[in-house]
Amino acid sequence: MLTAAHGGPALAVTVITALLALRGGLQPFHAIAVTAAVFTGQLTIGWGNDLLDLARDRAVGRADKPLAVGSLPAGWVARALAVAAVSCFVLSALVGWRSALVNIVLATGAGHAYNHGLKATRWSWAPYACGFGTLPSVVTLAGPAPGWAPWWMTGAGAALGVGAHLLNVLPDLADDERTGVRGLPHRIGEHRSRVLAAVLLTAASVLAVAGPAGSPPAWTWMALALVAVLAVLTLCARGRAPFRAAVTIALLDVALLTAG
Ligand SMILES: CC(C)=CCC/C(C)=C/CC/C(C)=C/COP(=O)(O)OP(=O)(O)O
Repeated sequence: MLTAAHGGPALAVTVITALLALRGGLQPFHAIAVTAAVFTGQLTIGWGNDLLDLARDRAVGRADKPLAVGSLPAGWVARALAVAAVSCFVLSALVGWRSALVNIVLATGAGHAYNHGLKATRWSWAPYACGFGTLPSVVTLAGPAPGWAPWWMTGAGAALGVGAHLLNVLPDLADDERTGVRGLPHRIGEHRSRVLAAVLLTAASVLAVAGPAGSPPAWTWMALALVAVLAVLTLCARGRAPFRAAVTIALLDVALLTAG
């Protein structure tokens, strides 16, 4: 079930949310509720994606998809998706309508817009920019003094999200072309996608270091150096490794974003 829910990325987004909530001064109840709300939203996106892509994934013989290989019944996934969706609504409501609206419409909603068609257009990057860009605000709007996250945090999140999208699609470029899925990475090609991803990921890190007021502490420069190494990995590695490097950069960025 976790594989069909795109468990790796879903857990990475959940950990990011939890860290943002911990450092954002949220009360434990609100921190747990907003993290669980984002997690359940992610589950609906992941399961919805594999249900919608079932015929396409079968056609290209995706061995990494339990639904496509038949080891997981579609009915189970549909029922789990419904439970996750209801849970997401209830948990989101617990932290207030502002955070709930941004999580359900802009963050989780962006994922479903991607699944329902944007992934096959030149706008495939937009749901990632929207989902990851608004994630910090889902947390800050659930905080003791509800408000939008600062612009540099939003910008860093959006840049990270688009970078992760470009990298995530790279290993599936050939399969997607065969089934008619042509998002931004398919249109600009593998090399330019890789370069653009590295640039965006590095830009996100720079924003996270330079954005907060005051001079950045010394450890953030070391983190930036590590980000540079990981960005190079996104240019040179193959398969899923670039996506994992991007997730690692995302976690490093959360440390940078929340340490100030
Ligand atoms: C809150 C937040 C951070 C929201 C994220 C928004 C967003 C656009 C999520 C999409 C996640 C997803 C299922 C990607 C893989 O699909 P795919 O069909 O491209 O790849 P696959 O063929 O490997 O399943």
